[in-house]
Amino acid sequence: MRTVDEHLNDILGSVPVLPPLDLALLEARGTVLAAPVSAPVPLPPFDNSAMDGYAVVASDVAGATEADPVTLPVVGDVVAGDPAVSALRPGLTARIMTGAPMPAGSDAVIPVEWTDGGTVNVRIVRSAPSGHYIRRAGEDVREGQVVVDAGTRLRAPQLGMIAAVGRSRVAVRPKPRVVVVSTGDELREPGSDLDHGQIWESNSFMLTAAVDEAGGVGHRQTTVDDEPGSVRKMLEDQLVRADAIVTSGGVSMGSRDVVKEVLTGTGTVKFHKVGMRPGKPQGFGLLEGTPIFTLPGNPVSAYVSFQVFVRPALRAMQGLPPEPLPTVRAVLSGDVKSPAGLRHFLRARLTHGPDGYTVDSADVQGSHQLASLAAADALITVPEGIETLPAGSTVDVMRLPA
Ligand SMILES: Nc1nc2c(c(=O)[nH]1)N[C@H]1C(S)=C(S)[C@@H](COP(=O)(O)OP(=O)(O)OC[C@H]3O[C@@H](n4cnc5c(N)ncnc54)[C@H](O)[C@@H]3O)O[C@H]1N2
Ligand code: MOO
Repeated sequence: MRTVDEHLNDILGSVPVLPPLDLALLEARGTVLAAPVSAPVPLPPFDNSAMDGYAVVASDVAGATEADPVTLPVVGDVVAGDPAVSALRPGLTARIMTGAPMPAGSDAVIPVEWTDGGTVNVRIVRSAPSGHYIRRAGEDVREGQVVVDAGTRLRAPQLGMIAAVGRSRVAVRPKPRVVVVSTGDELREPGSDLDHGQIWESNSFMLTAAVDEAGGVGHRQTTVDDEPGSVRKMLEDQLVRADAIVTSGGVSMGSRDVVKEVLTGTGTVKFHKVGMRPGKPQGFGLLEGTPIFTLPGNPVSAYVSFQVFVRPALRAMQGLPPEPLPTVRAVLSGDVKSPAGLRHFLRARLTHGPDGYTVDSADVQGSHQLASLAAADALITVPEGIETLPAGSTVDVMRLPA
């Protein structure tokens, strides 16, 4: 038996980082930047107004009050994108809109609320210091500054930032295409009728969604029956299109554990008992350079194995740190028992209160009991060396993707 960490390190030592790809900005949504993006010009590129109002020479309005306003002639309008007034002499003003370039010679903006809004002459009732409501060139980004680092997942703010520095395409690590396939003669498609001994296939739906949640693109394949030829054919078909393959079922000790039978000794694939619950029987290796994860068939085992092994691997393939699910410390609301020598992942619910997080372990923890997973939002991690934890103990809890 190997430990969770040994199995994970073996996986992380083998999975390839995907080669970079040049994509148009919106195609790059959710991918990971492969080369840093920097600004070719400062942002803002020019001094501009932060308010709709009047560009002035601050000293002209120094004494303005409600009781003793200053009136200035308005020489024109400066709107964003149409700087009709490029310079101002003292004693004059121009209407200016938010984002419009400051006319040369002006050094403050009086918001329209401090005036009578005049278009020929304007009455100003408050003074402002030099620099008032001016957004300076380069105060957001300096010329040459890196605005998004390599290794950053491109979410909405990063895509906005990259567009704002004028880039239309970016070099990214693509989302891994992950083929997900279940094996088992007893499995039927949801929506079809069941005979005795059959169940509806659920793992591939769950794992395909989990791939997407981990930043990949999941492709669900039709379930394969427990025939070695069917499994071989499926692998031949899928290896050409997949960056990784995830199977479920057929890896333990049964007479029909066909995934194990077909893959043992193929490529670098090896099967192990891993010291964890759920998720003891695991297989992993490269087939023609493509990672294949053969997860156990019990639904909760398949899901937990995915989060513990496949998710970090998919992150590594995207050039991200292969870190675990976000983990918080929480206080156990009840006693917990754990098998000796195994890392135990318990389905649970987290609540946040004034004193931090509390975690409630689900009443049932069988690896076929999917309902308690569907109701969970977290997994308690109990380390290998611990067999009992009383209520009130503090534990590590992984938050499931929200
Ligand atoms: N003698 C032993 N038996 C078992 C051991 C063992 O060490 N010795 N390990 C147990 C553990 S732990 C697990 S986990 C399972 C893993 O078994 P397999 O990976 O071979 O999975 P199957 O036998 O194909 O299925 C197990 C179980 O899960 C259901 N299943 C499978 N695929 C799906 C699916 N896509 N959707 C829904 N449900 C699925 C299947 O019907 C079985 O009930 O082995 C234990 N046995
Ligand atoms: O993983 Mo089996 O993972 O303990 O049911």
